[in-house]
Amino acid sequence: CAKKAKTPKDSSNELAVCRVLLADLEAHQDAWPFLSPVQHKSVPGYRKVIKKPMDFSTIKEKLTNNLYLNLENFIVDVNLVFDNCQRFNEDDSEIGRAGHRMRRFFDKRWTELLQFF
Ligand SMILES: Cn1cc(C(=O)NCCN)ccc1=O
Repeated sequence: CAKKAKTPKDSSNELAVCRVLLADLEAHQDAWPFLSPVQHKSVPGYRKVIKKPMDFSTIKEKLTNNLYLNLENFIVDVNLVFDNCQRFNEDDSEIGRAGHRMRRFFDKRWTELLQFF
């Protein structure tokens, strides 16, 4: 059967969900390591190890500039934040633990919202 054409309405709904999800992430008590770009000048080795830095403020900027076409593109960047964190930080560290808690929170939130699509 013919696939339902994605109407622009759909992506604007999805982008509204992205803004809600991002607000939830930023409001989380464990968000502090991820709110702004890692200052590679004060974090030795970061720029060498992490090829694609990402943080919540950069995601907000991209959302504001319409750089996400849909929920999927947005989720890719959020997961990049957590993957970078796991790569650079020990699991048993303040920031490493915050990353795992934030990823668990995010996975729960967007799967809850997914049921509406
Ligand atoms: C996500 N992340 C954050 C930091 C950091 O120092 N953030 C500033 C907190 N005020 C260092 C390494 C890292 O992977």
